Amino acid sequence: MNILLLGNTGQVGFELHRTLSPLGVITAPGREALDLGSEQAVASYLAKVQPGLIVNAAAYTAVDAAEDNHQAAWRLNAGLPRQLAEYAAAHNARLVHYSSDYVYPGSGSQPWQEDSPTGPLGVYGHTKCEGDQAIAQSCADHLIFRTSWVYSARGNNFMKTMLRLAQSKRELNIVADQVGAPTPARLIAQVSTLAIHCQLTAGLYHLAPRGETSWQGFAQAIFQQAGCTVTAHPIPTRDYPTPAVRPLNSRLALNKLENALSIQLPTWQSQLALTLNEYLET
Ligand SMILES: NC(=O)C1=CN([C@@H]2O[C@H](COP(=O)(O)OP(=O)(O)OC[C@H]3O[C@@H](n4cnc5c(N)ncnc54)[C@H](OP(=O)(O)O)[C@@H]3O)[C@@H](O)[C@H]2O)C=CC1
Ligand SMILES: Cc1cn([C@H]2C[C@H](O)[C@@H](COP(=O)(O)OP(=O)(O)O[C@H]3O[C@@H](C)C(=O)[C@@H](O)[C@H]3O)O2)c(=O)[nH]c1=O
Repeated sequence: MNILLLGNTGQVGFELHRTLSPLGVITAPGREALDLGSEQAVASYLAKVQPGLIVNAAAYTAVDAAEDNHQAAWRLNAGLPRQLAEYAAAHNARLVHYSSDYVYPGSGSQPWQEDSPTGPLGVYGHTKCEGDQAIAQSCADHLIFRTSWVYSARGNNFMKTMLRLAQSKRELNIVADQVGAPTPARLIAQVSTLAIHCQLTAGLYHLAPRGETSWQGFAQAIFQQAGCTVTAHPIPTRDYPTPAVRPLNSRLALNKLENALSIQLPTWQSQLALTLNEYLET
């Protein structure tokens, strides 16, 4: 299989490069080889590579910066997925794409189902939502994995921010009223690869570990498992103002994916231990 992997320098893309390799020949252009911001460059690249499978792990993920950079966020998160879906539909290719809990409005306390109404609160969420809709409305054979709070031993993420802050601070204030599941990039790559291998039925699936926590709970677990003495004080979102509004409820129901693949997803705590060990060993 001729696989085109986009975003291979990112958290999820890096892990996908490893897990996808048994499935075929991977072409994974970096930013210097292919500027995904250019529709024309992407069209030429697709025509040259002629992939049978496109795995799109590229995105504009700077949530706060997106508020002031709508055009760049829109191109990566909405325009690019639409273009890839149009290519996939016209050339009988399969498209695998990633979405975010930030497409949901964050209200209530029940887990979101895949068919729950979306209602993004910021530019990042809006543009991700538009990308998902473009793919779903296309005739492309597609898989969209909607995940949350991604972190890994590499790249920019909350776990690494907390470990960095722990080196210079004894106390931190962390929001405790945003609830979700921290998801390692490696888990996303492993499950995506299984889904591709099993030819999972096309559609949208939530993909995250089992269980839930707040950012403050996540920070506490990071500090506890890493042996840091820093204290993470719980604060409400209103005491940590940010340019982009973030959803309070990011709980994702997982039964659709678990049933379709006949798997039980691991807990977020067990996944943190694995990811932290990997980070501390490198
Ligand atoms: N991070 C998170 O917490 C979450 C992420 N997701 C989704 O999961 C997917 C993967 O996210 P994640 O791995 O964290 O993303 P990262 O921010 O780690 O990686 C983004 C990737 O996109 C590439 N990219 C961005 N703009 C361009 C461009 N103009 N040209 C070429 N490449 C570009 C980056 O390249 P470069 O390295 O050169 O910048 C990088 O490889 C995304 O769809 C994201 O929306 C969903 C939920 C949570
Ligand atoms: C550093 C820090 C953050 N926070 C809060 C701010 C925010 O509400 C929360 C998480 O902050 P971050 O900016 O690291 O995370 P954020 O960029 O909002 O993460 C999101 O990224 C996008 C790409 C997604 O798709 C989402 O699933 C989610 O992972 O923690 C504190 O309360 N105290 C702190 O010291």
